[in-house]
Amino acid sequence: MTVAARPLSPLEPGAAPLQAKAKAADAPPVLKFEKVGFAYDGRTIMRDVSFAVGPGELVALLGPSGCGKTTILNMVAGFLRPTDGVAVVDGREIVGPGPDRGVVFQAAALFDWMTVAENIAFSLRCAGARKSERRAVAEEMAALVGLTGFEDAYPYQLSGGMRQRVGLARVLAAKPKVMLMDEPFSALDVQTRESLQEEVLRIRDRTGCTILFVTHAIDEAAFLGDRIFLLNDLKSGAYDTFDVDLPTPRALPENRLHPSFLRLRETIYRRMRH
Ligand SMILES: Nc1ncnc2c1ncn2[C@@H]1O[C@H](COP(=O)(O)OP(=O)(O)OP(=O)(O)O)[C@@H](O)[C@H]1O
Repeated sequence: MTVAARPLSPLEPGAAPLQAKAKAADAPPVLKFEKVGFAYDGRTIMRDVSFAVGPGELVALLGPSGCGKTTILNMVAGFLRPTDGVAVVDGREIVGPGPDRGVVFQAAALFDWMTVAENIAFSLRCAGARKSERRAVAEEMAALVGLTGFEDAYPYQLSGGMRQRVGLARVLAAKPKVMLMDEPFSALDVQTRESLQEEVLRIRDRTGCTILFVTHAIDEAAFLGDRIFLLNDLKSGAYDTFDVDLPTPRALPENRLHPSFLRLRETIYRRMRH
């Protein structure tokens, strides 16, 4: 195996560890890649990639454009099958999409003719749930993402950030065990993005969801991640692993100004440049 995971020692010995991290360390992994390789039309883009992600853990996938972040997400989602090796969720090989995994994309593709509540409860409607149940779940999820009062609005009446909240709530309504987030906030302004980042951590703590979060931004990875995988060279199966130790609960702007955060950001930046 050629995977070169390079765990960093905790940056701040006094920092309170996340509850999720302790749980993740004891429990069997929710997600596992075992020597996974992938090729598009015979062109290999990754080889021998192995990792494990524990329950409730948030792992940020960081790396240059084209390194294979979305491909990893697509294999976990079951949209793509590994060319080599095995991808596992909850102890079972991933052979296709399933309700245990939900994907939040860069732009929430909402149904414009449906209200917020109908959009959120769409998966329940497909599963044959009654109207009253759909409404109850939609209200619960709207509250979880800070959209209470907007259940009967239509997508055209919402801002970009609110639309993304609906997309998030729609995925959460299916109660997935794993959430896959592919640069979900990159198209949003800084303030909206930061408030949604805090929302993601709150949702993770409330639901216990395991999250793989793809981003180009070091700051976003360092604020959100329990661990960061820096995917520099997946063709040789090599990537760096960084443990993030920040005081909890994480909050902005305190965490962004914390010495641990600044040190980690610099370490990753230098490593990326290298
Ligand atoms: N459908 C496809 N057919 C052929 N090659 C593809 C396809 N999708 C992605 N690739 C190639 O595979 C490699 C990895 O792509 P991927 O989208 O996973 O990278 P990424 O790290 O998510 O990139 P970005 O940050 O730009 O979104 C790239 O070289 C890309 O050109």
